[in-house]
Amino acid sequence: MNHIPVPILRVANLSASIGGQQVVEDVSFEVPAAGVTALLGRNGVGKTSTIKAIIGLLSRTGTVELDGARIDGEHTHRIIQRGVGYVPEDREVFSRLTVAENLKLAERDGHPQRQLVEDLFPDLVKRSAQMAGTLSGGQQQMVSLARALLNTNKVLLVDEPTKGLAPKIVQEVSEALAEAARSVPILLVEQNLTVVRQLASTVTVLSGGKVALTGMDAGEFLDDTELFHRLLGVHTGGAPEPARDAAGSSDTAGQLTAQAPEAGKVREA
Ligand SMILES: Nc1ncnc2c1ncn2[C@@H]1O[C@H](COP(=O)(O)OP(=O)(O)OP(=O)(O)O)[C@@H](O)[C@H]1O
Repeated sequence: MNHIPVPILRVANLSASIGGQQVVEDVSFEVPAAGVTALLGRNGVGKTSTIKAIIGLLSRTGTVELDGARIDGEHTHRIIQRGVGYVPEDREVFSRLTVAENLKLAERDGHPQRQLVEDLFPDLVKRSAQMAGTLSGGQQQMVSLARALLNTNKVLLVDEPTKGLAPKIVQEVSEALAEAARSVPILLVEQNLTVVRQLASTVTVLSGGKVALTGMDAGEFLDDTELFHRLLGVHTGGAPEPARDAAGSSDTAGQLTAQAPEAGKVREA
């Protein structure tokens, strides 16, 4: 008999609005208890809003279960305490505090995983006395990731960790996430498809605030050129297979476009 693992996060019929406009519409998907699940979609389809709705930063309807227990009625701080690590899109380091102070503030319990963080981010150890506001974007991203990894989480929600970073730093962040994913399941919003290919085991794709496809093997999705184009629409630069070609040299290769979402057009899910 096949053993079907319980998902660590189960999102069902999640809807959320901002200023009266519905930005997340009846979204349902699951995050397996291991590996990286990529949440994909064109700009503005509602990926960040979905993550914010999951952790209660947007008021929402629907259900969210963490490890089988409902968390959708709880406040954000309680959801985080229960083991949902959150690495926001804009990093949100305390710029007037040092690296060490930023990390210290993030410790939720008496058993911070300092060794793991020091092993993953040796540069931060060297820079522990530096003001976080004076760090580069990539270094700030490391601080943001390190803060989440200090705590023992059941799942990590990571929103566009490589946004605006130079290719070399993108690779470093990707490697740190790969290492982190060995011990904690990750829901990853990521525009860089090279990183998605490196990290993700499954994908969920949003289109116009709704789920267009969910639970598909990441490699199969990225290799399905027709499906991939239809749902994401990428800069091809004339290349026939953008996802595979994106594994190359340029930081912008394989980035998702800023085209308007095609709400209701594609409904694979
Ligand atoms: N504070 C806000 N006020 C008004 N509209 C907002 C706000 N935040 C997000 N939106 C709108 O909600 C929709 C979904 O935005 P969201 O940031 O969730 O999309 P996204 O898929 O994460 O986009 P991107 O890939 O560009 O980061 C967009 O139309 C956006 O303009």
